[in-house]
Order: sequence, then C-alpha cells, then structure tokens
Amino acid sequence: MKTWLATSLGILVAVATSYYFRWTTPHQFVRNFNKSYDYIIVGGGAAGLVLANRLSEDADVTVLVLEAGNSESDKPVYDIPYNAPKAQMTEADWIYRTVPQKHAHFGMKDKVGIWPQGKGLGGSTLLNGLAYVRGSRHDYDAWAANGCEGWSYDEVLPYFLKTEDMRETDGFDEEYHSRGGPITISDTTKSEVAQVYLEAVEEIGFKVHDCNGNNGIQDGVCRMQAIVGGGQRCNAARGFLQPVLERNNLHVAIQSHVTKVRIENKQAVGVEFIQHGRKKSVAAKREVILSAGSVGSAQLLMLSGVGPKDHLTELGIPVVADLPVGSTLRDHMMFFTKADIKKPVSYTNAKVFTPLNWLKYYLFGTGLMTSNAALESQTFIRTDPDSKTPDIQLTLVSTLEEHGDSYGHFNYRDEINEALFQSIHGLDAVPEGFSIAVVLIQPKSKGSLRLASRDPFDYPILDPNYLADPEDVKTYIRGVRHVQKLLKTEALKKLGTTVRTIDIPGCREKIPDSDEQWECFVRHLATTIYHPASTCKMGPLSDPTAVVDPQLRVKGISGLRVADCSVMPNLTSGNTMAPTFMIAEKAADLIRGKVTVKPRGS
Ligand SMILES: Cc1cc2nc3c(=O)[nH]c(=O)nc-3n(C[C@H](O)[C@H](O)[C@H](O)COP(=O)(O)OP(=O)(O)OC[C@H]3O[C@@H](n4cnc5c(N)ncnc54)[C@H](O)[C@@H]3O)c2cc1C
Repeated sequence: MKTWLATSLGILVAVATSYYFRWTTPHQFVRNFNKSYDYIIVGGGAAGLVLANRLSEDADVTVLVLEAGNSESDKPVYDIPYNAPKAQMTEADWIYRTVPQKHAHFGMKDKVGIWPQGKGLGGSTLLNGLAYVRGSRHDYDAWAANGCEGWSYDEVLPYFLKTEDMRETDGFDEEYHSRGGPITISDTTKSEVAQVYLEAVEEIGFKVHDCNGNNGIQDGVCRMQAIVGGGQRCNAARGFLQPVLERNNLHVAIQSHVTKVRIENKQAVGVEFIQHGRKKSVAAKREVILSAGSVGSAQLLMLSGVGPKDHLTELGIPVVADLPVGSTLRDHMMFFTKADIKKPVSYTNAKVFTPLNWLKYYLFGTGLMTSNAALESQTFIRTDPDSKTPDIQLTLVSTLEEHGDSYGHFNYRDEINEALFQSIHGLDAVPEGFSIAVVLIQPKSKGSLRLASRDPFDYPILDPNYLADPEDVKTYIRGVRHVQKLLKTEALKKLGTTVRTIDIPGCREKIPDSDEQWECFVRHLATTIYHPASTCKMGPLSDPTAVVDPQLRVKGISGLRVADCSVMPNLTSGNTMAPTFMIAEKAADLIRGKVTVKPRGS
C-alpha cells in the first residue's frame, strides 16, 4: 500500500512537473517566413543554437534557424541525465548506419554499425552522454601550427569559458572555469565505485585532477563534469535558445529540412527547404551558416554543388566548387571492458528508478537519476610514450546495466548479444559491477561520407573505415593492457572486483589473453562513441584537404560558412560537444567581426 501510494505520488508529481518544465509552445516556431534574413542558420543543434543566441544579440540583424527535427523540449523524460541512452533510436535520432566495415564491426549484423545523431532543437545534445570534455592543449596548438590561425589553445580557451556556468566550487581548477554562461556544468560523480576507482588510478601512478584545467594537459584521472543544471540535462536548446526565444529578430522553424543552399555566381544567396511537406525558400542578405552537424553539413554542401568534382558529376549535380567535402571523416570508437563486484555499490535500474528518487529528481533535482548514465570519471593516458598527448581515454561507467538500455543499438549479431549480455539480462538479480570504455582518441584511420543519390532525404553513405590503420589496433591493445593493470589494484579489491572475461564466437579459438585475441575482440565489438567530425575540414587556403578556411568560410564561395563539429581539422582528445560549443562561440565572433572575449592572461 505504502509503495503504491509513493509510486502514485511520484507519477503525479512527474506529470505535473513535466508540464511545468515545457518551455516552448508550438506558436513560438515560425511557419510564415520573411522573404529574407541577414543570417540563415541551418541546423538547431549544439553549434546552431550558440550562433542563434549570439548573432541575435545584435538587435539590428535578423536571424533564422531552420531545424529538420522537432522541438524536443516537450519530452522531459530525456532530460533525466540517467536516461541518456534511452533517447537513442527515438524520434530525436536520425539513426544513421555505416556501410559494412572491412576492418571492424565483425560482431555486428552485416558488419554495419548504427550511428545515432540528434535530430531536433538541441541536436545531439538532446541524446548525448552529457560529458563535458574540452580536449587537450596539444589538439588546438596543432590546429594553429598547421595553419589555422587563431585556434591555438590559449586563443580558444576564452570561448570555452564563455559557454560555461560551472556550478561546483570544490575540486576544480578554478582558473580554467567560469560562471554565468548559458550551459551549466556539474560534477555528477556519485557512487562508491567512482570513489574507489579514482584511488585505483592513483595507485598505478596517475594524479587525480581536473582534466579540463591544468593548462590543457589532460594526463591523469578526473571526476565527471557534465552538462547538468538543477539535476537536469542542460541541452543546447535549454541553455542557448530558451532564454532568447522571445527576441523579435530571431525566428526559429522546426520540421524544416533544408534541401539546398542556393548559390549564384559563387555567392550563397539563400536556402530551399521542405516544411510540413511544402517546398519553401528564403533569401540570405549576409550569410548562410551550415551547422547541420558532421553528416548534415557535408551532405548539404554536396547537394548544393560543393564537393568532390567526380562524385558530383557522377550524380549529375552541377559543380559549383570542387572541394574535398566528406573526404576526411573521422570518429572515435569505444570498446568495453567489464568487472563484477561483490559490494553492492554500483548503479542498477532497480536502485535508480525508485519512487523516492523520482520525487528527489522532480522536487529537488537531486538523487541518482541526476547521474549522467553512470558515466563517472575520465582518465587520459599516453600508451605510446612518444605521443605528445594522451591517445586513450578511459570512461568509467559505474554499472553493468548500461547495455540494458542501449545494447540493441550496437547492432550485434544475436549470438554475440547472447554471449555478451545473457548473464545480465537472463538473471532476475542484475549483477553489480562496472564497465570501462576504452576510447581511441587519436585514430589514424580515416573514412568518407558520400551522397547516395541526389535525393536530400536519402541518407548519405557513411564509411568511417574503422581500424583500417593497424596502429589503431595496437593502441587499443596497449589501452586494454593498462585497464588490466588497473583492475588488479588493491583499491579495487575492496569492492570484491573480478574481471569479466569475454567469450564470443569468432575469437574463441585464439590464445586466451593474447594480443591476437584482443585484436579479435576489438575488431568484433568496438563501436562508435558518436563523435563523427572533420567532414568539412578547416585549414589554410594552401591545404588541399581543407573545405573551409580558418574563418570558417567555404573556400571559393562568399556568404557561406560552416560552423559545427564537421570543421575540426582533427578530432579533439575526448568527447566533442564542448569543442563544438567553442567552435560556434568563436564563429559568432568571426561573423560579427568583433572579439567578445578577453584574451587569456589579460
Ligand atoms: C548518442 C550520442 C552521445 C554523445 N555523447 C557525448 C558526450 O557525452 N559528450 C560529448 O562531448 N559529446 C557527445 N556526443 C557528441 C556531441 O553531442 C556532438 O559532437 C555535438 O552535438 C555536435 O554538434 P553539431 O552542432 O556539430 O551537431 P548536432 O548537435 O548533431 O546538430 C546538428 C543539427 O542539424 C540538424 N540538421 C541536420 N541536417 C539538417 C537539414 N538538412 N536541415 C535542417 N536541419 C538539419 C539536426 O537535426 C541537428 O539538430 C554524443 C553524440 C551522440 C549522438
């Protein structure tokens, strides 16, 4: 009776607050457009909404955002940080697929990987893992050294700070954080697993520090910083759009799929799009800015005649500019190692989704549901001593149930699923334990994105070409050996830790624990960690692999920029959301022709 009452109360509060938390109503989105706008932003994702906010600060310009998806703000269930994996494979996800992989995905059906990417206002920040990671000083210094003037670590750091509203006071490198920006960042580390894990990493010689501080030197282990404010996901729409949606000079349209940038005499003059089944077009007085993500921006450029000449000609698309769009696709991969623990201190759904935790979440923004999917710590290591920067990131996931919500998304073959997850899902009592995601952060393998057809609604051909470079596998194996050391520490013994062995068809005949067997596991099981980048690479005009210049202008076309994750010259060391916010903050200054941040040290 008591449980029933508590559950009913929890549900009542949940329903009431879900209406309270809605911050948009359908009439706030435009269906009748001006003939022209100063700036047209294509894509209302992480980058697009930063630009919408910053460009519309100037009251004398008009700004339009066109987003293909919906306003997802009426689905507060996805704002629960613990629910992050549940938002995948929903209406808020494009659900792309890779082509069959030659060197990886041996455990997936037809060797095809599923690629979630966010669709709707907020883009991938609607469904991402919320981890806030900036990358290393070396990443940006290398961009600058390779001709991207203005993009060194010291020059971009103020733009990271501009986005941020750091809510914590302890354990952070204060000098490298700021308060008052649109995106709230909190420490979401909660479980005893995480506390002990930090000790374990220290035991093998790494220091606990703030991986987003320390002058951009990441090496070491840190607690999880996540885009969580008041216990809720602070997606890009909540942080950047909600506070400015009433501005008269800002129009935002949803369900508006842009099909082409209109380019006349090498000048972008507007866009065509389909809204609610009707073809429409608007003109740009100043610029069109593509922020449609690493897939969308590259696809749109090619549909508009900007791309590799041979490919466009083959599809009958008139070539406006012959540029290597989609030719340098890169992505990070993750591979899970797992351990069971005797002490019942990890997350399980039964412990997280209790009536009390629902109440705590909705009433106070506290409790276990505010953990971002049990992602609790990041470790950055150099497995290659000659590397200038970490090459492996270890993400602690303090549960064995993470696949309960997302294992179907990995597209593993049935017999692989059975071998990996039966012990979790076939038992009544879910085992206690944790996973460590080994992430390859400096992949050498490079893939491509190409159009499947001239139809803008056809998904492009996505070939990340994972693990094509044998060096990537070697790095992976060194990363796994590092985890093995970690799992043997005295600290982790306190939890009664035992390593879970992998036993999957296809790798059973290899010598147990040999490098050959680990290679087999990695080639079967490693999957995307959802960071496609570099499809519209930034570089100096002299760089034949670059699509945009360091001002993010598409080479040879005026009035057209790309500002999102796709412009990264190389993947940053870690998750890509924070760097994308930074890119868009800086892009806004480049477009407005003013510097809104104080240089470092001034
Ligand atoms: C499942 C998942 C988990 C992730 N976890 C993390 C994490 O924990 N931490 C982290 O740092 N990063 C994470 N990322 C990556 C991070 O979210 C992205 O790098 C970042 O959001 C990229 O921003 P963007 O602006 O380039 O693209 P997006 O945020 O994806 O936005 C692109 C927008 O453009 C829209 N669009 C596309 N085509 C068109 C078109 N033709 N017309 C109109 N609109 C269009 C899309 O619908 C989308 O809203 C994750 C990503 C995913 C998918």
